[in-house]
Amino acid sequence: MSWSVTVKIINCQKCGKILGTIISTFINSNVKMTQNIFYKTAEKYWANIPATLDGILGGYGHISDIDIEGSNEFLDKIFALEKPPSQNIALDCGAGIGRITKNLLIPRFQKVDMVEQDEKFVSTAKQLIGEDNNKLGTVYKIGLQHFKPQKTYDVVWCQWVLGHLNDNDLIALLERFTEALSENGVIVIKENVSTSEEIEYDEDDSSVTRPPELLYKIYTAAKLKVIMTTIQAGFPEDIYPVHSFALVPARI
Ligand SMILES: C[S@@+](CC[C@H](N)C(=O)[O-])C[C@H]1O[C@@H](n2cnc3c(N)ncnc32)[C@H](O)[C@@H]1O
Repeated sequence: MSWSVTVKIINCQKCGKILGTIISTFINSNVKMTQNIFYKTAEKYWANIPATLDGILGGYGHISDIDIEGSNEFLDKIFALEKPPSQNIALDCGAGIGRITKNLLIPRFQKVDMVEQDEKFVSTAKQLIGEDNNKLGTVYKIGLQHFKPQKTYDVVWCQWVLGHLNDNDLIALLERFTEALSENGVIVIKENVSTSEEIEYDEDDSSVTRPPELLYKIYTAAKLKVIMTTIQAGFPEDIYPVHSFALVPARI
């Protein structure tokens, strides 16, 4: 596999101060050592973040309600499809402190499983949801790049986490999810998107923000097609636009 990386330093146009960097990679990128650092840096970053709404949402805890409202509207449209998914079991990916599981998925599904790699977030999620809540299913404490679904899911929800995966691992994960979808199952991806044509790299939390065009290339590579998409309304102007995509296997 080839790895090609371009780093652009972004300077303030007035004072020349370095504002940040943009790293662009090719979809085929894969160098094991670089990628280990990419994943380890993210793990360390989240290990030092408090298990609170503000912590998990980078100081924007106050946007959680409007985010959940937008997600409910998106799910309403998915369940209004001619052949909607069942509402037996969902999977929350990069679940953090269980914000989405508790407020969006548990009210709609009989069971919700979670994948989250950070120990402290997992235990806070269990506390906040209530370990005795019989709708909380299996909690997998593992990185998504290693996660292999062990059951089928009606809805797989991935939000604000896929920027922590490199392109190849993301494609492979989406392929595993596709295999794990029950009849009429849907994968939902709700992520920041970059407004330039470049991938933007955040060296603090070690994540990338992809332009929509690259996301579409990744979906195609994973043999998925977009059946619905929307842009979250009502978010502050100083954050990235947040796009939701509903995906089903392209063969359907
Ligand atoms: C911005 S938070 C979002 C949490 C949750 N999705 C939400 O919207 O409330 C990102 C989460 O992804 C988790 N995460 C980061 N890299 C991950 C990986 N490789 N596999 C699984 N989870 C990861 C972090 O531990 C953190 O809980």
